[in-house]
Amino acid sequence: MSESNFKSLEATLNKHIPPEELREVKRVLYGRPDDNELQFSEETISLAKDVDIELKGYVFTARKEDLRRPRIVRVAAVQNTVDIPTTAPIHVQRDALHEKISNILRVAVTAGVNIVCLQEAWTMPFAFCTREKFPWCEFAEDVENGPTTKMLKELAKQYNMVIISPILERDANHHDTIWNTAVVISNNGTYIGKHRKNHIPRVGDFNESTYYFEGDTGHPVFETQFGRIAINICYGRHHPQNWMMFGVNGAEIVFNPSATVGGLSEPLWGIEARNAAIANSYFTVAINRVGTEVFPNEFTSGNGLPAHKDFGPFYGSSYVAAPDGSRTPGLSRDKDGLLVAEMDLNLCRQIKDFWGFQMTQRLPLYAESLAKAVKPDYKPQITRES
Ligand SMILES: NC(=O)NCCC(=O)O
Repeated sequence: MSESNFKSLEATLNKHIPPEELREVKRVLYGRPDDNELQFSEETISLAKDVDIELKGYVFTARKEDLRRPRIVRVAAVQNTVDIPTTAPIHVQRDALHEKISNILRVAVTAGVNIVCLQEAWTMPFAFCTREKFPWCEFAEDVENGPTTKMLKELAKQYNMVIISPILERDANHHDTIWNTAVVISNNGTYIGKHRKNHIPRVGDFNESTYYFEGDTGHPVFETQFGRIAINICYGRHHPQNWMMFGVNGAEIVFNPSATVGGLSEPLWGIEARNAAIANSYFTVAINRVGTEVFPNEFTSGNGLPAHKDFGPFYGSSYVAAPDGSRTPGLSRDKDGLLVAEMDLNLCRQIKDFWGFQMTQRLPLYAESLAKAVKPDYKPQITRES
């Protein structure tokens, strides 16, 4: 099967597994059967058709409790292509993405979404593969009052929706430095705060350390009207400690806005955010771009192969995982999409009570061991046969 025929893992399973076995296959692979789809209104379905996006929705339930009311929220992930050529003026590229995302957010509000997260560096092509500074650094903007935050503040207020906006940040107060940052905008239209990407890749064509440094914002959790949220930006998903600290700080939903390509990370994709949901008893939302972005000048991948102008398609496949280990199917590998998950946040504490992963976590043991392991004179604890 050619890459272009492979729309999603689920589409292939649905096509080839006999119906009587499919339910069990889904239960084992996804932790739940396939009968919990969210129903959308005619208006939402028709708007999604108008803007030509895949629209999918799923429900995660929790046990009914005597003392706490259910805490139901609707959370969404947006995956999208960059359609304007990368040779167009910067403001034209950014305006086109502003328009595209505004249209998708209009679908989200009719779907009753409370919190939405966009993909990593959503206002620009993922140009860091080129290692060129210009014109790409021009995409960086102020997180509180830049054009993107201004536009989203208005939409957040109008739609009563928390918006997580991962952008390239320009910090004018600190020597015009650039950061890879997620901006959190409240449903009342104000800026709540930001988180800067903690782990910067130095792998394949992901040459991001050419542009910005490791984040200095720790592991902030943002208390919103709809729940406590955090953002683990892209490559940070390979670091269990990064996920863990958002849990230690009380996150109930951790978003993972990403930009990653099939040749590099696709086999890891379904595992990492899902495992983080299990290990930390919170929900995770893994979001990846779609499409192939072509750049004006050739660049090499430092692997002896010929220079090229793109680094392969981003494979989408955005999904949501729950603390009980279950997950939604992924969006497609190649199409713009909106994934909506309705979740009862009471599930987080219920799973903590059931599995006891936090109770048995032994953080003091690891704090002590790691404090020793990072010392220059540390000797690994290996016992050898005499
Ligand atoms: N954007 C980003 O950090 N990509 C790195 C590649 C990966 O983590 O799959």
